[in-house]
Amino acid sequence: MAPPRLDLSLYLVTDSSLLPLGRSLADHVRASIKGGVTIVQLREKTLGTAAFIKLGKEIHAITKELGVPLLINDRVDVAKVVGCEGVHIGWDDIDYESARSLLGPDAIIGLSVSNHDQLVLALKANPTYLGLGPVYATTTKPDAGALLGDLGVCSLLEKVPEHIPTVAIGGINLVNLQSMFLKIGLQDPRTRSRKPKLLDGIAIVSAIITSMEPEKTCREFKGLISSSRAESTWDRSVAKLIPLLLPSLQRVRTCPPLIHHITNHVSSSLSANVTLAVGASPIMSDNPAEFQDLAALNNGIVALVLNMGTFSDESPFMLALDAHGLMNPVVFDPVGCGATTARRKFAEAIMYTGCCNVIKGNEGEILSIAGEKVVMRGVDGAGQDGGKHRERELAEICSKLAKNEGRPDFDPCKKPKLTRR
Ligand SMILES: Cc1ncc(COP(=O)(O)OP(=O)(O)O)c(N)n1
Ligand SMILES: Cc1ncsc1CCOP(=O)(O)O
Repeated sequence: MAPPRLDLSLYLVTDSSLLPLGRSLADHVRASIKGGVTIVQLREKTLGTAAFIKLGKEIHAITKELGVPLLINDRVDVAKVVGCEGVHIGWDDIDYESARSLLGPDAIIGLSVSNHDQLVLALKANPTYLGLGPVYATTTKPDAGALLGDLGVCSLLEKVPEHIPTVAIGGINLVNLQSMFLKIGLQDPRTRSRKPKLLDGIAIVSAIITSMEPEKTCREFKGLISSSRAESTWDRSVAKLIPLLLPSLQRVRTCPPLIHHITNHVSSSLSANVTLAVGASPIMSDNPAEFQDLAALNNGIVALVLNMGTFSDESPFMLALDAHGLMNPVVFDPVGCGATTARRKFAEAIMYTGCCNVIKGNEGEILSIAGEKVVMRGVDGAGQDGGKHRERELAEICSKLAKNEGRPDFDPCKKPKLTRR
């Protein structure tokens, strides 16, 4: 019988030093697997060999009972003695070929990749999977090196062949996960062959290990993972959509985000009231002096909404993207784009920063930022040719634009081109 397919979707990497006071790693791992963790890596940087082996055997008994693989970080010798399913190694550890020959052809061996040079070497080795990171800032690995950001991960993924699964690691948590999936995308195991390549999972240390309720936290991660996959199935019946939206609405209630709006004077008070009605906190500001502060308020649980309805000068928009762009989700509403050349150029400049996660618009606006010639009456639609495109088609264009796909001259490795820092 073929071994079960490797499921990397929710990958727990341990660090006992981060456990809440009085909690044991064994209980934490058990609860996390009950909550949906699909693979565990024992990463215990301060343990000596004997203690590492003892803990490895204890944790392996649990992972085996619950049917998920256990990998050991760095130490092939420990993995061999524990008898677990494999190892995760980096570039300061034993080389891949030696690890493979010591552990055998069936062992799971993951390799870390932080840049394109490492990717080239890793692909020659042909490991079981790749760990791409650090994506975002993390205190868990002080020597983690330069952050990839969403665009850096996308740029690596472009070069990863279909048969090698990938996970993203570094600073991923329940707050930034949805935005990360919007920008990078998560593979649906039922529809494997997809271009561009998407992630197969996320690897998490602190967001699970520091949780007082690891089972609940993992269920929340699982909820976001399955809703991200469900989004691509496009079953838009209300009965299917409501359960997908509810967890997001509940999260807004339990963890209210601050929404910084730069919006037009027609809809300003409406936008503030709608934001309050869903349980978030609005702040309306087009004063660049406060953008850096706003982007970091509320423990970083912040999003930016840009509405260019009554724009005059592009600089507040660019400075706001500069402050929020790589950290916080950005919603862009290209109001009236297509009505005038100035609006089209303005919207294009914003799109080319590569910072927009969600693009919201009507048919004319979406088609015109996608580069099609549309004649718009005003801000209210697509003019004479309106209504030709079905919503699904338009939403797919939006999703591609948000991921900067289909832009031949867009280089995802480059940092967004912003006016000044
Ligand atoms: C899944 C996953 N990806 C990357 C890493 C980092 O591994 P490495 O580069 O060996 O660094 P250390 O973990 O040893 O500090 C990982 N552990 N897991
Ligand atoms: C092991 C590792 N490799 C790259 S970042 C990282 C640490 C991830 O930890 P956290 O999920 O707490 O940011």
